[in-house]
Amino acid sequence: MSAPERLLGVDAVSVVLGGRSAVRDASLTVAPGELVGLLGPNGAGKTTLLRAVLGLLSPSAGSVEARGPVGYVPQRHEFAWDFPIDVAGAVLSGRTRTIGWLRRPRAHDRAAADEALELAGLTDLRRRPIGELSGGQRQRVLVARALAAEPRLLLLDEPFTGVDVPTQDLLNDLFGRLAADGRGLLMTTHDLAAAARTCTRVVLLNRTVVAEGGPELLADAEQMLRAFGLDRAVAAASGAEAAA
Ligand SMILES: Nc1ncnc2c1ncn2[C@@H]1O[C@H](COP(=O)(O)OP(=O)(O)OP(=O)(O)O)[C@@H](O)[C@H]1O
Repeated sequence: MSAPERLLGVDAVSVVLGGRSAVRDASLTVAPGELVGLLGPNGAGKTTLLRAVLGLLSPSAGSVEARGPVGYVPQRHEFAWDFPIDVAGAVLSGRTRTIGWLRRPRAHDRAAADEALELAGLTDLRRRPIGELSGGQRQRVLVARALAAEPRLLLLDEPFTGVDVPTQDLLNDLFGRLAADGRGLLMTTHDLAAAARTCTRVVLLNRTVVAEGGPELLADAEQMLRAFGLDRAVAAASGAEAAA
């Protein structure tokens, strides 16, 4: 029997930053149709692991195997929102790697960007300068920009942070449809309730992988304690028990 197809394999990866171990011996996989939540406390190494998958950081040990194209949705504050460009231009810039820096976009590039705008509910805002957008609209621009590259694997860093409920619902619905379409998604989040609603599987990270399983894992107080180092009351307040 052949091994099941997978879009991402992270195998025993360690990353050292500034002489300190940021990620240690972490392994995870993402298969087509999966939306995997990567959860852990501040400083657990979630962003570091995404950056290692993207090849922006070199692991000191272990290996990463990703099937492209790989899309990346950074945290909102990492994007230059004062850049003088409109929504359509920002989304089309997600195809820069495909188009090449000095070439003009072709019909297929524009069609892919238009479809991404539509998926993210941004068609009506396409001529709006990005500096004038709300937080939720900016988040949708980042998702559309990544989708413009037609990724098979989509990495999302904190897509639910600071967005309102309608935007959360839109993103939830969109991520579900992308997974149903056979793409793989790996998403970091602090929002345990959103992860329990959205993810097909969750990985709890605290420098290394502490636990992994179905979203019901988030209701397991002992596992959450191990992963987050929280007491039961704090875990409940942060939504772990609401996610049950
Ligand atoms: N450029 C860097 N140089 C040195 N240490 C770094 C660097 N970037 C991150 N770190 C450290 O690596 C560890 C992991 O950071 P990382 O940002 O990956 O955590 P995280 O789980 O994404 O946290 P958060 O939930 O706060 O976003 C932290 O201790 C952080 O201080």
